[in-house]
Amino acid sequence: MTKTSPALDAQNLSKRYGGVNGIQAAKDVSLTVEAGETVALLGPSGCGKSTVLRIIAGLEVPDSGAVQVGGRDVTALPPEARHIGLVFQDYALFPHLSVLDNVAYGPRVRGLPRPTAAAQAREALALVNLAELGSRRVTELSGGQAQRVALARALATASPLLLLDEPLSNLDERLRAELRGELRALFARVGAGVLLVTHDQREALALAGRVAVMRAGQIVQQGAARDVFRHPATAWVAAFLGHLNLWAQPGGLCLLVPEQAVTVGEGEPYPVMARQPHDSGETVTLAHPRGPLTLSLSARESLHIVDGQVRVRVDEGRIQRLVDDREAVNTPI
Ligand SMILES: Nc1ncnc2c1ncn2[C@@H]1O[C@H](COP(=O)(O)OP(=O)(O)OP(=O)(O)O)[C@@H](O)[C@H]1O
Repeated sequence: MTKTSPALDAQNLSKRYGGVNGIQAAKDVSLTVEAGETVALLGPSGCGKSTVLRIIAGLEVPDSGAVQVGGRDVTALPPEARHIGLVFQDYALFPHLSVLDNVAYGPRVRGLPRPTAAAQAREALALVNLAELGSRRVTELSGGQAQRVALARALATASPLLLLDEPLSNLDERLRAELRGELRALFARVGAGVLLVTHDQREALALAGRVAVMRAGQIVQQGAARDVFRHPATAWVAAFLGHLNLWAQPGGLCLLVPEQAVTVGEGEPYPVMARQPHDSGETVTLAHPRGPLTLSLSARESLHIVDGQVRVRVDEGRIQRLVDDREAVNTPI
């Protein structure tokens, strides 16, 4: 049986802006996305995520590297010939066109007759639950609806690869949560490969099966989202992914106490040094002899705070020893 080509195979992409003394925005970035798979490219602001996406889309010329989409080498092709569905933050809808015409635009540009393009657009609008809004002007939509139209426009191209740059960034928290759920189901249904750029770890974990973590132009770790979160390669990755307990050690090392290493309500009592309520409970920091131990407790677990102390058992076997690279370069070199 022949293996189907990956939706995306990007090899050794490098890009420097502004000559030899400029910024190395991407360095030797290699990424694959299989058909039907969602991969999140995750990293702090300025680490080069958008640059990589723009190179893949053909909007930026790399200094070196190659891009294949669905088994086809598109490195030398202009964006419109790459057959990629794009949803960019600033990839605005055409204000003078109706919702349906916006979505039908891609199929029309590909040369499909108007009725066929409209039929594809209707199908894509149905996928994002906007079937009834086809005749609206895009200026008459809410933020969430406009975001879904942009998504439908990408889906209507029936591309093997969808690129999404911070697709939920302009929305409020409630809509983000709602669309996150919808997107996951949608991605599973359409079968395209999806590469999603985000600086939000929760979004990456909620949407993607696999993540690639970028720092200063380079991918520093990639793998199954769950594995990367549970076993970060270094202290910097752990801190970026939101792990709260990293105890610096001599010799450039660091101990990571993951959440699953801590059992609340059993073991020794430790004094609470600080507490901060949050929407579903509270965050407490305990004076553990090995180092300060910060825990996010649910409302129910908060009942374990007794006389300013909490009993916890730390499973030593689950503590991970990592290289402490948190002080290393933060800006692209
Ligand atoms: N056209 C450009 N000319 C010069 N420098 C640029 C250009 N575009 C991006 N950069 C720089 O390249 C680096 C990577 O930028 P990029 O936009 O790819 O990062 P990012 O991870 O997508 O950031 P964000 O999450 O803030 O969008 C940054 O230091 C940025 O200032």
